[in-house]
Amino acid sequence: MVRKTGLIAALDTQDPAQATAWAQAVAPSAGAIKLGLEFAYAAGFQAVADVAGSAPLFLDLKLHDIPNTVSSAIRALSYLRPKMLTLHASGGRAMLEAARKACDEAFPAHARPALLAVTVLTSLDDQALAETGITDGARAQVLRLGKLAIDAGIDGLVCSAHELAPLRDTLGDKPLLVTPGIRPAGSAAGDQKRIMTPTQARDAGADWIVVGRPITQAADPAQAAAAIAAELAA
Ligand SMILES: O=c1ccn([C@@H]2O[C@H](COP(=O)(O)O)[C@@H](O)[C@H]2O)c(=O)[nH]1
Repeated sequence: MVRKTGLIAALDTQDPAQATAWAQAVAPSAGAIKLGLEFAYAAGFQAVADVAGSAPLFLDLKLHDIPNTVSSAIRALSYLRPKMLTLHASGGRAMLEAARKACDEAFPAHARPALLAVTVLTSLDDQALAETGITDGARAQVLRLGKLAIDAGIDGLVCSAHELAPLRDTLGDKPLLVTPGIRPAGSAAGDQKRIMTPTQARDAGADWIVVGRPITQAADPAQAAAAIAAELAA
């Protein structure tokens, strides 16, 4: 299957003016912008709506609560019209099914966001994961949670690029697979542990890569985003 891997630019800041400037800088190169916890908590949801404007929005709120609360939250945020919305797969089947039902009811069919279940955060390696009680490694846990989420009606997964091949083997081509933890060659990993380059993630089967600091902390964010998009298209 020929897959076109897109770029989501993660605009992690507390400053609406900064987010707006970055959104404009990456617009020619990114298929979507990510706004998440830091920006929403600092600037508020009206600012999320303002910055997203006409840009497709990856709303990375990582919802994780009891089914009733997650459903209500989805209904409450539906006015933001995100293209993609995240929740934690570890919330369990009932939460995942409730989220899907809430989306079906709260959005018109043509505007329903893709629900993406976060499997294992890309900042966790096997050792850190073992401290949470999961002792058979990130790959096994991603596959377990990935199967659960897709079975519960979720559209796709957030995982590291390292799990793309086994997920495709197990779940096929249909689920959207979105990979943060992407680092262009030579850029600092920071707190990310399970990382790959844009080319490696594309070749492993990512639908979208999420890139934040390598773009936003670059001297020229527009150029950094353009270089990543060009690498994906090469
Ligand atoms: O497992 C996950 C889930 C979400 N993220 C988000 O992606 C970006 C990555 O930013 P970088 O600066 O490129 O590290 C960030 O907004 C995270 O909240 C993730 O990294 N890992």
